[in-house]
Amino acid sequence: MKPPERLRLGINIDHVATIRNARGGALPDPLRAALLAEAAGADGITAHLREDRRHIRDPDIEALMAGISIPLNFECAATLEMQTIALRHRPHAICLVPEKREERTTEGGLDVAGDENRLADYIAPLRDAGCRVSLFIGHEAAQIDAAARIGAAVVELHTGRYCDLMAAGDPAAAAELAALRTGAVHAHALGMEIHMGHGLNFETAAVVSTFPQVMELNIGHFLIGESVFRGLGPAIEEMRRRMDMARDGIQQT
Ligand SMILES: CC(=O)[C@@H](O)[C@H](O)COP(=O)(O)O
Ligand SMILES: NCC(=O)COP(=O)(O)O
Repeated sequence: MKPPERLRLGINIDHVATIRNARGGALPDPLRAALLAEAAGADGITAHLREDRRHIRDPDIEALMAGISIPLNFECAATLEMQTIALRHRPHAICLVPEKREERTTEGGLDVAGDENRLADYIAPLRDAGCRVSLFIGHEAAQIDAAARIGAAVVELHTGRYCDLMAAGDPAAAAELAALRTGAVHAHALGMEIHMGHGLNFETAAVVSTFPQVMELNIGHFLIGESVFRGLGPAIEEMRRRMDMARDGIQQT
């Protein structure tokens, strides 16, 4: 395959809103975080409007659409309510994610294979509105095949299990990483763009940056936490540096 292009970094600002909502006021402002991310070299902003509005809320999406100059990746569940909101705003990208009210965070990937006909109908108007449709899925071939069949432009492979295994020092991380790699190769062969995200930190992001098929990483929780210690701009710049170093490594081999 041809040398990989520069890897894009999308910054997820959901957990700035989590901190804001803990006190019920207006601060910290997710738009301010998004503008800082933009200034620090982010290629895009990701925001997940959950059905229960536990972090990002509807006015945040309005403010981001009006305020940022880089693309917005709007994450949402595949519900009629979210489709209406997405079509009203027409963000650059819409990433469909599975959601369970009782989960603490996004637990698995979207079951595209088990909901193929409905999702095909669901994404058609989003695509027709000019939005790039992305599906947040696991690395299983059946899910990747189904995503390709319904015409998704992008799949974002869920890195959460890999990151959890790495954090626990579990040797099963190697097999999970290999499965992510196989998934990326498979999705690329089917003509889709590959993104990765969930739970990434400096170390795990550098590892998946070496996959030449991967074009974008979306990272939030770790960077918002890290910004407490070093500031959001420096945390993003350090992530960018580590991703570029890892990517340069493959170009030199
Ligand atoms: C889909 C995804 O990985 C992100 O949206 C991430 O989940 C942040 O939101 P939560 O922490 O609410 O899951
Ligand atoms: N789609 C993944 C994402 O946006 C960021 O997830 P996380 O880094 O907050 O776990």
